[in-house]
Amino acid sequence: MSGLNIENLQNTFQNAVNLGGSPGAVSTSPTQSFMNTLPRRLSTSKQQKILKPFSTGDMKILLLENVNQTAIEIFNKQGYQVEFLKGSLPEEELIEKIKDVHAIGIRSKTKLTAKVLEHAKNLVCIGCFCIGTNQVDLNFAAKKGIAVFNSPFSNSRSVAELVIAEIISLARQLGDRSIELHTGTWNKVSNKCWEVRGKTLGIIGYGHIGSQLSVLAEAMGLHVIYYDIVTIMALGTAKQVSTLDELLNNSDFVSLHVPETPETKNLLSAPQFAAMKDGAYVINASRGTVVDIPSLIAAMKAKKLAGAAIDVYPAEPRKNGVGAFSDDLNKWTSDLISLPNLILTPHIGGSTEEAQSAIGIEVSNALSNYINEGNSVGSVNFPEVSLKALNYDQENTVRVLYIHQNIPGVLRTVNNILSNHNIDKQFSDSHGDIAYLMADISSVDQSDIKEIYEKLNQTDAKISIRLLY
Ligand SMILES: NC(=O)C1=CN([C@@H]2O[C@H](COP(=O)(O)OP(=O)(O)OC[C@H]3O[C@@H](n4cnc5c(N)ncnc54)[C@H](O)[C@@H]3O)[C@@H](O)[C@H]2O)C=CC1
Ligand SMILES: O=C(O)CCC(=O)C(=O)O
Repeated sequence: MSGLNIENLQNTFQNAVNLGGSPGAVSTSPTQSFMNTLPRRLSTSKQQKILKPFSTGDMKILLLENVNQTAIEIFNKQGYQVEFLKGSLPEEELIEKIKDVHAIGIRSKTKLTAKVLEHAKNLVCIGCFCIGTNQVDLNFAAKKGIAVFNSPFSNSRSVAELVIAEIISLARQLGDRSIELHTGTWNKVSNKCWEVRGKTLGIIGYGHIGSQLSVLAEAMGLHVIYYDIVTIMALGTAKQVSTLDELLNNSDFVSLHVPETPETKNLLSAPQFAAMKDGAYVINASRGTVVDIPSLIAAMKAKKLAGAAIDVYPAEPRKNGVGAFSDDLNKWTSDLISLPNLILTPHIGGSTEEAQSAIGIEVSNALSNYINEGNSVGSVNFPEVSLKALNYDQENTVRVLYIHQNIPGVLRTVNNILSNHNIDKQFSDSHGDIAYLMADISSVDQSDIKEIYEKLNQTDAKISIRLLY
């Protein structure tokens, strides 16, 4: 590295990118400030080399929906420019903002549709600071060469604990007693209030959250049965049942923990409520599309259900505020809020300090790692590819990150371009129509970089290219 004129390299490279004009193509170079620290770093020869994207401060990250402070700190340490907003943005504003940024961090409310992503000319990656990724058009993002990351289990425990609280609260009508006393009414009753010990909890979706809930529920003396589309090892003495109806027929409490997919839309609707035990309870902390709310309202009014707890809704407000939850949002809201023994929470299943802090660290590290090193491990829409970090002994080495259509003959073409150099390492994988190649090539000088970039840029299958050095 020491033999290279970094300023020129940056300029040359920026020109290459400008010539290339490929969406998502990002020029990269060590920063001047970083280079100033080089002698000290070089003294430990095997230390990992920091491959900075852009020059300092060029990397723009937009964080929406009150993403945790831990993420901001990590991005700030990288030297990126961070813009932080508490709420999500309406589509038109989002389109304006996304034109300019290289990475965006969202939670569950921001809809990154094809229409929005179409304008994301510089976007390299998306961080969902949550579990669910249904708010992002994952296929479209992949086709544009944009990698999407999430946090697959950092808030699972928080959701499971909330559901445990709701099971007891529903069984004891705690929400109603609390509202009554807040308004001065003393209503000491035991009629239709139950212990949960010995009752049956039916869990639909026995993944990270469902299985965690299973363990906690058994510790309180509940019997657990579960239904899942795949066969999953039972924890404790829980039992998998083979049909949804079998679960519904036998459960006192039914809790949903499935992702939003076409198959889970209205998974519980009128026929499913009819199949449930009289006086059963329903809990939905998965996604708002999974339960047909008008049918739930009907089942509650008919006293088929003794109570329900809902954390998620088909439409949710973009930000906190009085009056945000109304018939304007979902037309049945007034009907819903009038029901007894109904716990309504504003999508807070994963909203604990512990979960948010852990998610902030996990997702911002995944994004930084992808931006700085090209490693896509953990991506939900992309081939998972990773190479060891470069170290300071590896002079004149360039890391090629080449995202391309998954069609025959591409690797031959790319390797022909790289073959004048020493290919130290190479890792390539595909995910549906998209493939991703990482290669570390050595014996590369400044003029070679520009040439490599230009040749790769002319390949037909190219989606985007980044070169890190
Ligand atoms: N309320 C909140 O704040 C939160 C909500 N969530 C929601 O909870 C969902 C579940 O989260 P995890 O447990 O981490 O997901 P997971 O992916 O670990 O588990 C989901 C399970 O559902 C099963 N499944 C999928 N389709 C199904 C179907 N049609 N019928 C039965 N089972 C089906 C899968 O096989 C899998 O075992 C997330 O996708 C997210 O939408 C997650 C975190 C917080
Ligand atoms: O905390 C959030 O905003 C979303 C939580 C959630 O639903 C998820 O993690 O999928």
